[in-house]
Amino acid sequence: MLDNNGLQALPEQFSHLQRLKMLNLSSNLFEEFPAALLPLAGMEELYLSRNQLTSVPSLISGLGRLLTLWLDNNRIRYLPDSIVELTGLEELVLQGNQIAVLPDNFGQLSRVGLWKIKDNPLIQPPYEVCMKGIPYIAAYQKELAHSQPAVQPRLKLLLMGHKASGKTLLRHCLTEERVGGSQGGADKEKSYSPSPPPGSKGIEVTSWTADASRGLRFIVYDLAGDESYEVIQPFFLSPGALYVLVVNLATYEPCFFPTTVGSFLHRVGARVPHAVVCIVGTHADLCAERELEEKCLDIHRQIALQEKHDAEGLNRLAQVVDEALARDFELRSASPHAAYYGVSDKNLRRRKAHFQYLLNHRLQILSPVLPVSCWDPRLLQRLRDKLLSVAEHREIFPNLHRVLPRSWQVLEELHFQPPQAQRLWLSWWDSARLGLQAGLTEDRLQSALSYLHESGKLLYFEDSPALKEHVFHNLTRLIDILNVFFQRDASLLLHKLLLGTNGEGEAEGESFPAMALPTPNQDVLRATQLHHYVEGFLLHGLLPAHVIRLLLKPHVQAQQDLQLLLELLEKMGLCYCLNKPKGKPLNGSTAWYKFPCYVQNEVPHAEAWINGTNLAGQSFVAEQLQIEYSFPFTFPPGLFARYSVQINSHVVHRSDGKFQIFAYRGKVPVVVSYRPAKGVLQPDTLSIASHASLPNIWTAWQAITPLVEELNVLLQEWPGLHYTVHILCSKCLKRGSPNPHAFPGELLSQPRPEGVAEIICPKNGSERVNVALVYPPTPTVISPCSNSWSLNEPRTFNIVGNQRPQAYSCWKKHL
Ligand SMILES: Nc1nc2c(ncn2[C@@H]2O[C@H](COP(=O)(O)OP(=O)(O)OP(=O)(O)O)[C@@H](O)[C@H]2O)c(=O)[nH]1
Repeated sequence: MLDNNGLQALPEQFSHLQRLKMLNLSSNLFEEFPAALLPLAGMEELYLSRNQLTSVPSLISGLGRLLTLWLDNNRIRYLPDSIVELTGLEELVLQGNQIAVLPDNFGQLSRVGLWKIKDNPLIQPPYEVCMKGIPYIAAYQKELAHSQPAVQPRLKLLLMGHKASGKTLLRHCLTEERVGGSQGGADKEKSYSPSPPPGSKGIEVTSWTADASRGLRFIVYDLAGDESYEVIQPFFLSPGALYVLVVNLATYEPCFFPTTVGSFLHRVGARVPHAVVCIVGTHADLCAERELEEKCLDIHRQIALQEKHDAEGLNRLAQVVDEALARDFELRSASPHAAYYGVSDKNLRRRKAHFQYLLNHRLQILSPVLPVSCWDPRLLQRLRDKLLSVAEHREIFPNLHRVLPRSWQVLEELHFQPPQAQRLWLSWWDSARLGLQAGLTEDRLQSALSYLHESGKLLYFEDSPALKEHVFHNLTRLIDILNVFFQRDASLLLHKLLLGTNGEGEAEGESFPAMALPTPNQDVLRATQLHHYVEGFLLHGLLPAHVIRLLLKPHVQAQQDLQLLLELLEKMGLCYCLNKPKGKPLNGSTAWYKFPCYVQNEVPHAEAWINGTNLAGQSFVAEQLQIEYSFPFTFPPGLFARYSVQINSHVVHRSDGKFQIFAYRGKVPVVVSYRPAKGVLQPDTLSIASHASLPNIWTAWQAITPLVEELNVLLQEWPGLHYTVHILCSKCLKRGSPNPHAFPGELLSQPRPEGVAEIICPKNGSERVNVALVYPPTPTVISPCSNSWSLNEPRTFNIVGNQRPQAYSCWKKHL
């Protein structure tokens, strides 16, 4: 172990250490790969992480016994072709370098199980292929050998911002040039069709060829500002996009910064670390020159303050970890008052690495704030030019010019051509037929579809038994469908349902009373019934399948299509079926779906076993377990709703409230609670609790552990998010303490210390707590896949992904 020593070179004689099998030279100052290592043919594990290497010598292939090679966080631009000769490699870690192209025949490294490649400006294969693993890279390289390479510069552009900030008008002006150009300000009212009524448009996506000569196309996403869309917005925030945060300068006041700018930046940063953000101030025509200048300056100043505050906070937290690490583990475990009491060095280092990651991947906010008026062609043109220059900046979007096999590109184009373009989805076979036209045989289709899915062009769930037979290529229509669910406007929903019932008399499944020739009375009856459904939806998030079908007309017609769509919505974590046994049919009864983001009742309908807002009522026999997650900077929008769906496969007899879920895991009760922030001192928290009597406390652990792991998986979709996990002290909870002691959540992933029966809780005069109330019987999985690339990556539903920024974070772009 020679890590962390400031080494720049090794003596020549080092090569005499012929029996050396493992060497750790990480965190040193090597600028060149130490030549003295190359003759060490027996070497099995070599760690050169966090140095300053710029290249790897081709003689590395001489280390033929190498199983582990860690070269992450260097400055490597190229890998030698000979690296593929290291066929015994099981771990290859290359993240955080400058690698754009992988050598051919990468498939030879088929034994690599731990593969890390994020944070490289990859274009060949593109990142979406590389992150899927070696077999996908091999398939890509094979395909490229078959087919011509093609370059397709395309960038996803996301317009975000508060309601009525001017996103839609800006999109029209930028992409259609309706208002700008020769028309000028005088014709403005005539030249732009009025906005649709609020809440009726939702998220929209358009394609904009910004520079025909260079073939550069933006896929513009206009994310609705209304908060009802919060639960689906994160799906669209994907790495490699250009984020445009739109602020209405006419209404902006410094006190509105947190809601109109600050919170958006936090969200983007939490979801897409190191994202590129450009701030655009609209309504400049309504501001005096001085006012404009002051407001832009204020936004600029407050962004800097927010960034400084966040970075200082993270630095302080990292320092606490450093201090804990500086102490010996034994010492740390003997001081219950100290931070990270009992936490292992490994867990502390992991924590430290995360803080470092968060600090190194702050947002890339382009300044200054760009003021525009949608009626001023000059300002609009300036914005267009700016967006183009940012997109084409090699340092900012290095992989805009990714290389694809021509066959994959043709396959994509064919999916979007008539007649198939109009359909909501294609069967796998239909897609395979298109594949043949593109020159792809069936066995090569999978990798092409997988790439198109990963890059957000279409949805193809190769791992889902229910969905893998379908290719969801019509994303615009899918977004239209999502918009239907998130309108939250009773009259609009009712209107849709009434339209939908026309001709429903002969429809399959449950139907409404005799609709062939409705009498006025029947009309009233039908309207009343539908009104109840709408009320139930807006209050409890409940809808029966046949009403969902009415709502989705004309997008969805056949029962089978509806079924598929509901599967998709479940997969996205937007709803769950209340009464469908997993994987079994419903035997003719009506399926009811619950959309947790719509639940309005503050507290779940109390069940027999519980009569309060927590489990304290059981204190006479039970011990409580409660794991609490807190989110000091930002709480991911829609997280609680998504989590509510995610846990459904683990629980029974559930009852959902707006902020709480009561349920059972087998016979053991569990409570999941979300507590929104109350000012800066009390952050948002999400907790998972259960209880049992002490001898049987393992049952409570069994109840909550899968829920904890499920939350950990979900949180990986926000790799830039800072949150902490704690195990609340059972004794404090039992006493009803308003501020129970919190043991570090890291203990959940550590084995119970041997020979220790009790742990000290520093509150209430150093009380002793049974060790079984702090440590689970077997360690839980913190990051469920820390030793496998594919699972380690957060999951994202990336409706259209695109290029990744230069230093790209870990992501897995599918549901
Ligand atoms: N005077 C003026 N009005 C603008 C400008 N940009 C937008 N507007 C108006 O501001 C209102 C809101 O604009 P939208 O484009 O609908 O806002 P949005 O951000 O898409 O709103 P949501 O979809 O609710 O999030 C509309 O009436 C626009 O015509 C501008 O630069 N100047």
